[in-house]
Amino acid sequence: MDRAVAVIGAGTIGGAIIRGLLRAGGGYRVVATARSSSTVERLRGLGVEATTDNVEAVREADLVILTVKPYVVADVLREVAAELEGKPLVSLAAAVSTGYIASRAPKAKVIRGMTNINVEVNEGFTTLSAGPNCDQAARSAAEELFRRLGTVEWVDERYMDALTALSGSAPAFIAEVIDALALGGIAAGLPRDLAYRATLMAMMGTSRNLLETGRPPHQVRDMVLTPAGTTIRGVMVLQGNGLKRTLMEAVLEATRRAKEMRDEMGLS
Ligand SMILES: NC(=O)C1=CN([C@@H]2O[C@H](COP(=O)(O)OP(=O)(O)OC[C@H]3O[C@@H](n4cnc5c(N)ncnc54)[C@H](O)[C@@H]3O)[C@@H](O)[C@H]2O)C=CC1
Ligand SMILES: O=C(O)[C@@H]1CCC=N1
Repeated sequence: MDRAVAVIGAGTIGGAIIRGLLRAGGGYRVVATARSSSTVERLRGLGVEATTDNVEAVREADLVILTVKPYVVADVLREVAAELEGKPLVSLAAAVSTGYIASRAPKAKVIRGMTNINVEVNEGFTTLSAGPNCDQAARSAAEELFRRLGTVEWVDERYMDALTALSGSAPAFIAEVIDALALGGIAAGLPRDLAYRATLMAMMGTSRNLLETGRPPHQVRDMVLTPAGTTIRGVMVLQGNGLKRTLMEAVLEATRRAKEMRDEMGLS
């Protein structure tokens, strides 16, 4: 029988998870919730059950995924805590710790996760941290679901804020880099579509190359650099304008923001 999964607050990331599960085909009966009836209708359009009733959705579920904004987590947990008894609860909310969730839903088997938008094409990178009251069955249930959506790793929770930046936010950073490279191609006279295609294929091919060969990035860079050639001229501009420092600071700043959000929500 299909496992029933409730996606509570199915907006951008919850919707992407649902689309990824549907693409992966079978195995799950999805019940999604949203606050507005227009979003509920949109979710039904995907072919899943949808409702504004969080309590009912959790009651029917074997596994619950929480995808509301961080500042909504407390309200939702207050509403559904009693129905979570004995159930795996995976919270994907940035900055919210397993300790906090377990204090608000003490009967749930709490897991904190971070994933990214690429779950919608089954290429997500999901990291999971188990809370103190989480057993092996709950871990396996969560891992099995997210494996359908890409790669899964269990990590120490102290890495979660940095992974929120480097997994959750990274598609936005990378999309900006892709956009900039393609615009450079357009500036050099390429037709727009060709510029984006060339950039995307170079991005994907380089990732696959690094993953498959296990080479460090600087080694690939050196393989491409011809003395007095074209690439070194481009690299010179990147270095001169602080590309690496800029990207490093972006990751650090996004990581710092998670702590700031906890302070704002009074969760520190
Ligand atoms: N967008 C992304 O790429 C990622 C987001 N996240 C985390 O996922 C969470 C959601 O982010 P998004 O999907 O971007 O936000 P979103 O705003 O698109 O989705 C949240 C959904 O929750 C619904 N909602 C609000 N209050 C509710 C309630 N009381 N009961 C049920 N549903 C309710 C909203 O109607 C909305 O559809 C955040 O905590 C964020 O940190 C994590 C990884 C990636
Ligand atoms: O921007 C955010 O706060 C969320 C968390 C990771 C991706 N989106």
